[in-house]
Amino acid sequence: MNSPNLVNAAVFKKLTNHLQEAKKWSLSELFEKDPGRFPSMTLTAGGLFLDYSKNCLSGKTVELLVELAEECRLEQKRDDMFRGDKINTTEHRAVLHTALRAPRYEKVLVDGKNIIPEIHAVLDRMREFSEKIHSGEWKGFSGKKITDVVNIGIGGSDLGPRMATQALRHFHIKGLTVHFVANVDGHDLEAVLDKADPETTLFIVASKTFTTLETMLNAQSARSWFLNSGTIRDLSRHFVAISTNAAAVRKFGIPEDNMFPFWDWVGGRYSVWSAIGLPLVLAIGYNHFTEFLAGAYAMDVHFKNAPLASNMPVILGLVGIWNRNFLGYSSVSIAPYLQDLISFSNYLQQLEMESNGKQVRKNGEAVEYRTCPVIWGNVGTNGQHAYFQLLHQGTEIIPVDFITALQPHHTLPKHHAALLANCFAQSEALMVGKSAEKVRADLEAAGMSTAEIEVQTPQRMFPGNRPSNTILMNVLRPETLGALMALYEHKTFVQGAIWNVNSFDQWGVELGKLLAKTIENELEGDELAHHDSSTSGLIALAKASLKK
Ligand SMILES: O=P(O)(O)OC[C@H]1O[C@H](O)[C@H](O)[C@@H](O)[C@@H]1O
Repeated sequence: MNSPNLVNAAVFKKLTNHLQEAKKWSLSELFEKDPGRFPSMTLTAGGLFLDYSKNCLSGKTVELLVELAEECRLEQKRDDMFRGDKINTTEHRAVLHTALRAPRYEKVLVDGKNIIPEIHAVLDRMREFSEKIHSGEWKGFSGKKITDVVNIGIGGSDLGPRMATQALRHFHIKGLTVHFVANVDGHDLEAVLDKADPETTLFIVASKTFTTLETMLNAQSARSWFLNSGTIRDLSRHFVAISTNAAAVRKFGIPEDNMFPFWDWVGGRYSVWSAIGLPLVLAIGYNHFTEFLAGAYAMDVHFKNAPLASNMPVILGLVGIWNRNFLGYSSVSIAPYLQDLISFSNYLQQLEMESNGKQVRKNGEAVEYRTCPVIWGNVGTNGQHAYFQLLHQGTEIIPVDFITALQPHHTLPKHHAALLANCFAQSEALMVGKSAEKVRADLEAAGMSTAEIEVQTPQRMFPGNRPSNTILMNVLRPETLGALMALYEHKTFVQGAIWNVNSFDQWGVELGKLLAKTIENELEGDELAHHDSSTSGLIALAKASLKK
């Protein structure tokens, strides 16, 4: 028998019938009819507040979606994950990023062994190391204090720590700057090295596998750059590694003492809570990092225990399923109204799209429904002056997640009220729109001629009825950021459970990597492989110019 999924669940039919009704709804009318809509469609957890009332759904819709989650055995799957079952079935691995933020007294078994003591042993080493860097006890080869840290990593070894380090700018420790280099494009590393001093720079080579081409090349280049000033013996003062692959780290020339390990049951895109979070620890200090872990843990406890209908990640995931699979919306725009969350949508792109960008179910059958939508976005208010035109009047309906904090860290007058006003106004405008009658009335009041009004009205009307979520926190702090990231991790899990895909592998990334290797050999050597004429033509152009 088919394992339960979106379309073979008994409630699917009920949901599709219900959809016919829902398609006729006007969001504004739903609010007018029900004064209790806001309180009944808001949730609080882990210091976050979710308002999902501006989605085209009713209490009945939520009930049916919860039934869908039950039929898809969401609770059982969630418990399997927390317990350490090998739910990543193609790689035969447990999925235990949640254990990374669990307190010392908890017990989580992998192959019969409690992993919590190992996790805390690495955390203790991270604390010790960061304290040495901050106090100046750890010195560069010429006896100077470390002033700059360069994290070399890509994908999950970059996006989470980079985003969190930017987001927690107000907690940065003075006197230490943390940089991130990811791209194999040498301009990325060059831009950092141009300003760096080898005597006071520490490189972190962060790679789960320690085989990723970009990271290995950037690390080799950083090493060569360093050796223009320091000696081989000095490397141990300036290079540390974070990896699950001790042998490869040793081969690279980084001693075991300088390696911070993690484990194969931590997915790259879920790894910021592990030693991969070291650049963040160096940026904000260990105590703030523990608050970050505690925020995520609070969300874990909520996800594990709250009833489905009032469980924030479950509801966020199910609302997404409604928008994607029933209403047919193909992308989600992420709009943090917080400048420090500038990289949040980049981080979420990997989290959601690498996890759920799948076309077969766990048992290998092709899915007959849509899976992960495209995730994209930028901070508000900047996005308003770029692509919000399309969100308001374009032919696609694109649900938006608005994310903001009620209080700023800065003290500049007026800015925060203006920011919040814009955030709330956008979700209101997307929902309410502006009818032709209203446009006409406004233009008449402004004294426009009747003929001109007829020309202008269709251009200036907004259809409205466009959905959004709003997520609020009091202030962007380590705990609230931890909770926010865990919220989206679990939302991703919920959707993966409904689509019944393996959210924890990423085979789709492999093909491009293999082909790049072949082409790199062609660019640098004399042998040519067979390609289509476009690829061969491009290779020929590049070869000619690289030779010059
Ligand atoms: O940490 P690494 O092993 O270097 O991997 C870095 C990244 O590369 C891969 O291509 C994967 O798609 C990502 O999931 C991973 O985060």
